[in-house]
Amino acid sequence: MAPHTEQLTRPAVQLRGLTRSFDGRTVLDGIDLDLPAGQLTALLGHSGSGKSTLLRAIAGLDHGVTGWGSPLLERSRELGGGQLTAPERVSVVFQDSRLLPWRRVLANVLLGLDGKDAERRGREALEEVGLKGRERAWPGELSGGEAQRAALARSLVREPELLLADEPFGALDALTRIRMHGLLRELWERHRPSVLLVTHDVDEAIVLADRVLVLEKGRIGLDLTIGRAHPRSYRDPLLGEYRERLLAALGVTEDHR
Ligand SMILES: Nc1ncnc2c1ncn2[C@@H]1O[C@H](COP(=O)(O)OP(=O)(O)OP(=O)(O)O)[C@@H](O)[C@H]1O
Repeated sequence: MAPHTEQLTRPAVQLRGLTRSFDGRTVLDGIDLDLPAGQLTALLGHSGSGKSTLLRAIAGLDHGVTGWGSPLLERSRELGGGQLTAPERVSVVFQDSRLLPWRRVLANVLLGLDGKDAERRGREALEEVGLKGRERAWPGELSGGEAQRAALARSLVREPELLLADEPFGALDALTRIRMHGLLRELWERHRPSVLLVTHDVDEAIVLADRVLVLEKGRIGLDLTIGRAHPRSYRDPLLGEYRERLLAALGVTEDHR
């Protein structure tokens, strides 16, 4: 799994004018978005602001959006009245692991891949996420955090150029979530995929991402570069300034805290 250094110079995702409505209600209103290759970008927004809708559209999972289609098949295509250019190899991670309960962990990771080389890479990916020795476990025997690790391994083994993650740690307890933040950042440093991380957790966004976007009223309202070196500490007072700006953009005032 070599780092995708060759992609560092061009945007991984270029989205222009994506619009998506449900029952006459506009959720995404002509979104423009560039994701530079090899960058970890977080997308914040209130519940219902359209974060998952945006991620699903980019992933090619939204059948209701005009121009729907898998980025695996078309690098550049019409989408929701606009245009999307995305890499060929895209992986998606969700809040729940979506492991198939009737397949063992390694078989889940290898789903759709075959050959000795795939198996070797699958085992390596499981080792990378800290699941060495659990290859033959059933998904039902894993904790929530372990299941998400397996889901990350399943993504990694496909060597994604773009990783779309929709609140991947949202269902985990606070301590596990912090450990998973460390793991995601580590995996990102090693493989450098472009990442779009959907989250409602301001601290998660600040600690992990190079750049944080806030989705509001169907548009990208704030686009904030987090200029702090990694690894970042949750206690770093300088991150407080970013937190304040993001909370203000989200309309969270002192009265709410
Ligand atoms: N398939 C659908 N049919 C009808 N409405 C939908 C559909 N999918 C999403 N919506 C609506 O679009 C809006 C945005 O939903 P979305 O799931 O993208 O929000 P979100 O920002 O990801 O929210 P959350 O943080 O709660 O997950 C919501 O009002 C939701 O009800």
